[in-house]
Amino acid sequence: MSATASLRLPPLPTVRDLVRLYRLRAIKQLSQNFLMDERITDKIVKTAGYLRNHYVCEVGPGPGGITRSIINRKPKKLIVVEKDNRFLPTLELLKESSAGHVDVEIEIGDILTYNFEKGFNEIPKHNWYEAPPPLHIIGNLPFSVSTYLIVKWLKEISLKTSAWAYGRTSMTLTFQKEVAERIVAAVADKQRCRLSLMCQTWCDVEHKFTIPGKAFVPKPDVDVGL
Ligand SMILES: C[S@@+](CC[C@H](N)C(=O)[O-])C[C@H]1O[C@@H](n2cnc3c(N)ncnc32)[C@H](O)[C@@H]1O
Repeated sequence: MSATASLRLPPLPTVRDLVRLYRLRAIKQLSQNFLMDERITDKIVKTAGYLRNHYVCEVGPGPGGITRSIINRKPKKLIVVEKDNRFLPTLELLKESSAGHVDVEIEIGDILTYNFEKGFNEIPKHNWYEAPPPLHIIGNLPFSVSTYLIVKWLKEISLKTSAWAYGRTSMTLTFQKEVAERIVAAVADKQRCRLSLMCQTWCDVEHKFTIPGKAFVPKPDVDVGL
């Protein structure tokens, strides 16, 4: 396909397809709550800022709702890291439809051990105090790993390694709403805790908006903060 042809992505699987293909009831342990509303996935991706010709890592793409919104913003390269290989066929389809427009790489594996310096080795390293590098991490994180993952990433930020070897790489992430509130809680706020201190020591944090639990399939018991 030539670079000027228009980008036509296949439709997202329907909720019915998801239930049939991925046995929704059986996969709670991987925190699989999917966003199937394009307006919400577009809003999440818009929050990440300018992506055209930039590099993006998406954590836990699942059936690819957020992935489609990212691809539509035409980054130079998108690496999706997904632990559950049942999503491979759906993600392969998205990769094929994006060929010639966006370089999509699918990594079936655990984000906790993902090597950013290998995946994004073509990005030039930026001085920490200069403008941030053209690399963004975006994810509707699995609740089962989100706090552990953020603490691991904070350590990497402090050491300027992994995704932060390139400079001040931005993250646009979802958390259980209460966790998002704790991350941004100011001094004297009743939600202020160790997590607030750790996150605010190493990052500029913002709670951009809340996504109601009912926007997810299946619906989690909690709302979600971005
Ligand atoms: C909350 S779902 C979000 C799916 C999709 N991004 C969406 O918004 O519809 C979390 C996704 O992360 C995946 N996942 C869970 N643990 C993971 C891990 N350690 N590394 C990579 N992906 C993981 C799950 O399989 C699932 O697809």
